[in-house]
Amino acid sequence: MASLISDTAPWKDLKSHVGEIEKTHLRDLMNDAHRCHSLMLEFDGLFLDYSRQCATVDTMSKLFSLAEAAHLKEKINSMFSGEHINSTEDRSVLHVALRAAKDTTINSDGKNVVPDVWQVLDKIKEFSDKVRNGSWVGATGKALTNVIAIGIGGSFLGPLFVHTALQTDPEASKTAGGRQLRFLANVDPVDVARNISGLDPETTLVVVVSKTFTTAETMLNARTLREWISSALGPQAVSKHMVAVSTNLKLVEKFGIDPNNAFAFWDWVGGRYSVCSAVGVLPLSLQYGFSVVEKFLIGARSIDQHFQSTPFEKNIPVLLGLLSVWNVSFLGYPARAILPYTQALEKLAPHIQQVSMESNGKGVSIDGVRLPFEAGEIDFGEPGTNGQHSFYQLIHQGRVIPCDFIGIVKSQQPVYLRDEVVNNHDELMSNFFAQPDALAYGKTPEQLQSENVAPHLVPHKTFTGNRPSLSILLPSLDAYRIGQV
Ligand SMILES: O=P(O)(O)OC[C@H]1O[C@](O)(CO)[C@@H](O)[C@@H]1O
Repeated sequence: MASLISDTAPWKDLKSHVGEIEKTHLRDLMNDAHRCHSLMLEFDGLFLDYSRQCATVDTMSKLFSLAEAAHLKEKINSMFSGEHINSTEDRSVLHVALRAAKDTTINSDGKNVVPDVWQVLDKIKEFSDKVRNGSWVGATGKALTNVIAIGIGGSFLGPLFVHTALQTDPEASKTAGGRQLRFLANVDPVDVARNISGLDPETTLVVVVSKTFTTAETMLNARTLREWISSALGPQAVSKHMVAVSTNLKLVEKFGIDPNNAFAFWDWVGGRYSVCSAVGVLPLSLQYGFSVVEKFLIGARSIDQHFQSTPFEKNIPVLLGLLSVWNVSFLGYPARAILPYTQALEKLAPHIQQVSMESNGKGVSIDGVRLPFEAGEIDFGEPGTNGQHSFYQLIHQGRVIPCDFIGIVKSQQPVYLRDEVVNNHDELMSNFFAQPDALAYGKTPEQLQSENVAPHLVPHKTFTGNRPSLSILLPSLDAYRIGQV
């Protein structure tokens, strides 16, 4: 029988370490300045502070031993080198190739896939430029200023997240000027009604996004909008008003979409990781222009390189992954709250819900052996401060929920009011992170304010509960360097 990670010595060592940590109050952990400083790091505009996790430096070193026992480094290398790590479907897992630089070589089944990726990216650039500059027009000669992207799951949540994040970005909102991008996912006809409300088929382009091109909800919505277009403009209008993104180009053609207007991706892209393929890049380029979307790809590439090559002690995705394992499988905290303090990241939690919960939390190991421990967290979240007036009470006063607070260095849309502390002040944020001691457990807002720390940036009440744990992840919103961790 295949062995389980829970049979290894590092797992057992961590198990016996739990009692020690449970005896330690977070206040005491926070009073150890050396520990706090060593549990913070920065990469490319992302600042990670995990000093409020219920973990010591010793815990972290035990988690690194666990990563070694799990052959994590070898597994990362196997993924980047195109080995078939998706063993159930016998496929490579290469979403990282979707944002690789043109001159990179990434092989799947002996073939470098990067030229194919760039062929599609170039085609998207050309097509979206034509639609945006009015050289591709609708059946009646009018410019197509509105896009409805039909798709569900990974063919919806990633693109919606990035769209929501870009909407108020100064550069992106300028390049989007006068254009609309909407997403139709639900099979409920109410979603159709909402999507077409106020739109004219003459000026609307529909993008059908489906990896398989068989998903029931998506195909019904595609047929509904095909009817909406052809009943208004005639069946011949479909070729000008409908395009597709899929790995199944045969079914695209069968549906009646010109294969020349189809944008391919590949079976080595998992649906939930497909935002950097044509799934996200096409609708987003139609809305914002390819050059804006390319910056998102470059940000994702940067975190990929960091993930691939940085030692685990400084590797943000690896650290967050190990802390998840620690919280869920050892400390027994089943949930994780994702709490971005910016409305621009409003759709981050639903995106991460799919990315994480469709992947992790299985009851069996990769070899089909039943797990004797819980795996994978239940993700939920809302932007602050809205969540504070909703479910934070349970977190303050009830069960322990590890919280990932996400702050921002610089707001997309700053507001400056004399004598007011608002959560976009660069200087306050720099002070906030320049003085970790000022974040010490249990300080009052007044104390923090006297130390020049914006009190409502410090959800201090969450530090006063029994054993809360949290990380603060600080993205530079200029580049949306989120990547798929
Ligand atoms: O892109 P498709 O093939 O329409 O699939 C949509 C979604 O359905 C799932 O396959 C399962 O629900 C997701 O993984 C995927 O993102």
